[in-house]
Amino acid sequence: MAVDLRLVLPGTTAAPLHGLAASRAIEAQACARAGDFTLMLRAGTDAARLALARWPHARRVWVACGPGNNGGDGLVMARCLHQLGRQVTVTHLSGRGTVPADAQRALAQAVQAGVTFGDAPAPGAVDLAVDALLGLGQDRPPGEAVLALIDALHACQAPILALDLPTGLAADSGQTLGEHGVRASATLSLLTLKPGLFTADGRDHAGEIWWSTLGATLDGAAPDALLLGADEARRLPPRPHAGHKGAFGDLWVLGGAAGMQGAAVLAAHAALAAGAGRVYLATLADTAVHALPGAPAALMHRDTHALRQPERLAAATVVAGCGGGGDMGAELPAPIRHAARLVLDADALNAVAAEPALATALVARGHAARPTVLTPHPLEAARLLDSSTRAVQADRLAAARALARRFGAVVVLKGSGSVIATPEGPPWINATGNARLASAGTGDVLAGWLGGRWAALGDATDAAARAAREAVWRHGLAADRAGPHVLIADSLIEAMLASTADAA
Ligand SMILES: NC(=O)C1=CN([C@@H]2O[C@H](COP(=O)(O)OP(=O)(O)OC[C@H]3O[C@@H](n4cnc5c(N)ncnc54)[C@H](O)[C@@H]3O)[C@@H](O)[C@H]2O)[C@@H](O)CC1
Ligand SMILES: Nc1ncnc2c1ncn2[C@@H]1O[C@H](COP(=O)(O)OP(=O)(O)O)[C@@H](O)[C@H]1O
Ligand SMILES: [K+]
Repeated sequence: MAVDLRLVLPGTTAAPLHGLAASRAIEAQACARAGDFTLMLRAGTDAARLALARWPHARRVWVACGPGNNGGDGLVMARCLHQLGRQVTVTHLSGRGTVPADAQRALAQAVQAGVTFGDAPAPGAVDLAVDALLGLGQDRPPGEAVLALIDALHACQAPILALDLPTGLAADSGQTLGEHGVRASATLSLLTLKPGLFTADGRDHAGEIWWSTLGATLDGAAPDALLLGADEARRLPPRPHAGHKGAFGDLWVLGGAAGMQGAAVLAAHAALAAGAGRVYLATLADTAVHALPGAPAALMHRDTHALRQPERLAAATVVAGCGGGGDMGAELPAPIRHAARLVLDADALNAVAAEPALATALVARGHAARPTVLTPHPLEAARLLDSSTRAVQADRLAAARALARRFGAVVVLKGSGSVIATPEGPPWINATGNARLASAGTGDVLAGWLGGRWAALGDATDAAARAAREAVWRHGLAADRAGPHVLIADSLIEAMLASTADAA
């Protein structure tokens, strides 16, 4: 039965993401509705359809099947392709326990249809390899036999299609479970889309991401996260025709210590490009701002004393931390207490992590319902959580949520599959962006752009989270549209600006 097969990544559509427990709940409900074996038949059939559509010239197909129902999906797929005249070989790994009933039925049907069973093929002997080893049932790092088949899949020198999850990848977190896992060309996620496909190691292991709901409805469980799509990210109000610079907010960039002024200039430039009405640069160094290379002409310079005045701060958006250095902490108490809108990045986050009084003030700010956005990369998040980068990366969704709750803030945990978390509700995972952004200064651009968008939105409902979603999404979009090499921070601002031409 043909059902609802769609490409998710690369793509621009928002989607609900369900982790292991929610996927199991939806699976139980869908199985009860559809009847035994029906879902597996749909899964295997859709996998075969995808293989034929995506690799129409693949004649020789190897399907590596594991001992559970993921293997069952592979067996149904193998039978379908065999019946359509493809030259199919299956390697079936029997596990420690008994093969589940659905997978046994799929095995019996494949045998009866005359599918060939055998060992892993020699390199170059197939046109398409299928990873149906393990899916949702992975509860430990791949064992020796599975690892040998993972190696054989990679050795095939053919595209690899993973069913449901690339073997070795955790559904909830996107962490690899052991030494290594399958690095697929494409993954067909079944029934639900799993968050782990989109963040941490997920993107490198999943490749293109396809999705079949297997004809089921997803009302069985609330989503654990949401994939950020274009519609949601672009949903910003148009600038009123009669708007003037005073209507789009005053923004202060606080940072730029000696030797690090470039970071503050980048953030200020990005804030102007994102639509802030007036941008001031309060540098921690003495250099006149117009002497700084690349500083936009519209930028205004103030010393940091101006940022200690509550009345100035009461209407201002402050982006603090870009190139702030070790003196950052001394400048933060007033903005934390009084700024209407506050973005903390880089050295401002490090100061909060290092100085308990600042952390206490930030928590109090959250209790007072003054909005804040924190934009840590994983190491900065680890410092704030008093944990390690490894622990943060092991569960990025949980780390972002923990910070959001602790500080009553919107948190952007940066990196592959940036996570945007708020104290309540499911976090978002960004679908755009790539390692072209992995170069110095791109984080300063993100913080500045986010602040600029937020300043222009002012006190609109949910403005902090909306600005964060738009900034993160557009930042990644610019990288997705860039050439094959690194995108340096200066060009990133221009690319983000250019991308607004085709969006509201
Ligand atoms: N039950 C159903 O109706 C459906 C099942 N589906 C498929 O079924 C999968 C889940 O099936 P299962 O729950 O049987 O789980 P899996 O097939 O993912 O794996 C379970 C089996 O693998 C073994 N195992 C787990 N971790 C291992 C490791 N690290 N090394 C070696 N062996 C390991 C377990 O002991 C068990 O035998 C989904 O991912 C999906 O592909 C979907 O087609 C939807 C419908
Ligand atoms: N591999 C990647 N995939 C997607 N985005 C990335 C990747 N590497 C870096 N980025 C993005 O680039 C930016 C880098 O920010 P950061 O680490 O703070 O650097 P800096 O402070 O030097 O500007 C973040 O927005 C991050 O999400
Ligand atoms: K798999």
